[in-house]
Amino acid sequence: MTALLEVDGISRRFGGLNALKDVSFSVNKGEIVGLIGPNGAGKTTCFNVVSGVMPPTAGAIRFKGHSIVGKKPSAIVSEGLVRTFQATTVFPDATVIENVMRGAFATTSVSMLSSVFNTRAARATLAATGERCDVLLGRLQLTPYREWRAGELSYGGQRRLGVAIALAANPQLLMLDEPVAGLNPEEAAEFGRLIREIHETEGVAVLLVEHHMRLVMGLCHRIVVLDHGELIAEGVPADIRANRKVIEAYLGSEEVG
Ligand SMILES: Nc1ncnc2c1ncn2[C@@H]1O[C@H](COP(=O)(O)OP(=O)(O)OP(=O)(O)O)[C@@H](O)[C@H]1O
Repeated sequence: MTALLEVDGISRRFGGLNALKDVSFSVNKGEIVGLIGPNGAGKTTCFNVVSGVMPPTAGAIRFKGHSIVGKKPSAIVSEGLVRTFQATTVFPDATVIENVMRGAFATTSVSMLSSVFNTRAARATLAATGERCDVLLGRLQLTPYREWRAGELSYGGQRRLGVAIALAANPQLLMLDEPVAGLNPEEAAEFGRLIREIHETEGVAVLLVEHHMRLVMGLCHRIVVLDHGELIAEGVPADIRANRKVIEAYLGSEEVG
């Protein structure tokens, strides 16, 4: 398998705190990888560093073989690495389809859009993008809500819209930050099915931060475990579930399995 994302010895300090210490892992093409760990383990920091929200204090990050350290988040999106956020990031007053279209043009500047959309070729591109966005609405079960204001969607609907917006940028690696947080068990299970379907139909690799262990264990091909900023285990779900270090890290906080 070819590594799409290579995280190579990254560290991140906040003052005297080592939020990440020499963490290395990779995500291969077509893989679903889980990033787990107890509260404060460094998962969000790792996501922020990989997606360019903040630089690492040390270490290298390569996407498709090229360094992305120091690149702006929008440049990283253009390369094909797109993330969702824990909080819903929709524009509440725009319609659902407008939100997804914004995702498709997330890295295109307004001046470029206005000059480009006056040509016939550009209008064809716009039409094709609209069709693609409608396909994504279908994949995320949002077609009936196409013309709703995004703010009118249920919480679960807004989480699905966040994924549709991210997919509209045509990522090769989709990073999902706690996608089922706040959903009830049925909604969480349904969301898991959707992620699996999207992974198959879109051929996209997925890096998933999630506390919902059943979802992580059922969905991920491989799991990376952080504790106190350090990578303590990496392996297939069955191995992670039985790993003593992982069980000890979770003791008293959550159950693995
Ligand atoms: N901007 C920041 N400034 C200072 N400390 C921070 C900052 N962001 C995170 N930290 C600290 O870094 C450590 C790792 O936090 P992080 O949010 O990455 O963990 P996490 O695994 O995502 O936790 P959770 O599961 O609770 O979201 C924690 O001790 C946290 O308090």
